[in-house]
Amino acid sequence: MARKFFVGGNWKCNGTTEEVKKIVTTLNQAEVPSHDVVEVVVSPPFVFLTLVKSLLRSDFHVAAQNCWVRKGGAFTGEVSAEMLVNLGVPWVIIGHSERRALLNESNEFVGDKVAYALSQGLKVIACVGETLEQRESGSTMSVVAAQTKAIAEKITNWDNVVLAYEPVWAIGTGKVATPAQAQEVHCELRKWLSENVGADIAASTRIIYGGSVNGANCRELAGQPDVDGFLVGGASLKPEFVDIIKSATVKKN
Ligand SMILES: O=C(CO)COP(=O)(O)O
Repeated sequence: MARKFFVGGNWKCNGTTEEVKKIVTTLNQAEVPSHDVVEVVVSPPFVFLTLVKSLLRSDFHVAAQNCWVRKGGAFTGEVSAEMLVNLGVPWVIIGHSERRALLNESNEFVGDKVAYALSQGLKVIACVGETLEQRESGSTMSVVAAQTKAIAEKITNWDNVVLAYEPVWAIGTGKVATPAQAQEVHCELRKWLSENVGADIAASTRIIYGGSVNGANCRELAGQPDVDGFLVGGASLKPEFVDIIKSATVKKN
């Protein structure tokens, strides 16, 4: 099954109303490949979700950067999956390494979150990735497999899941994984899915790369057979995000 190229922009904890409007204007004016070729999702902080959704072109969609693990209630400061559905937010990013590291989100907690968000009808960008120390000790694959397993154990339907491989050492560092490094892990992850979840799911699930992707390095990464798109941080706040979206055309050549 063909995997449609996917480009996500994770704005993280950035932006003012004016800056957000400016980014949306740039995106709205951009000429990009059609929705048949590339799926584009931008993820502003919670407080700007409705604004961005109301202004953004209709062929692009929005994602939240997190949601609560279960039904809402007495959980001060949290935002529930039901609320996102109520606002018409179709996507949510779950398990970003910044939350895993800074907020102590465990593999199991991330798996529970993915399952709950899917059960409420959200589509999920689920993030996995190893630290530099883990890569240097040769445990990259066992780390990302354990993170993926904790999700796989909690869900049966992968139709609404995009898996984002984001090596922690490449996030916000300017140290992008080489195309070969990204391809190696994506290929291994697909193999893991094939052996542990199912061949069809492995063939149809998009595995996107994140970590210092920019307008200059995106095309070579996009050329790798198992790289199905990107999750972009810093560069998604800049006009070069449009060039990253356009790298989807590499797949057609
Ligand atoms: O964490 C990321 C996307 O979720 C990647 O961030 P950078 O593109 O800024 O490295």
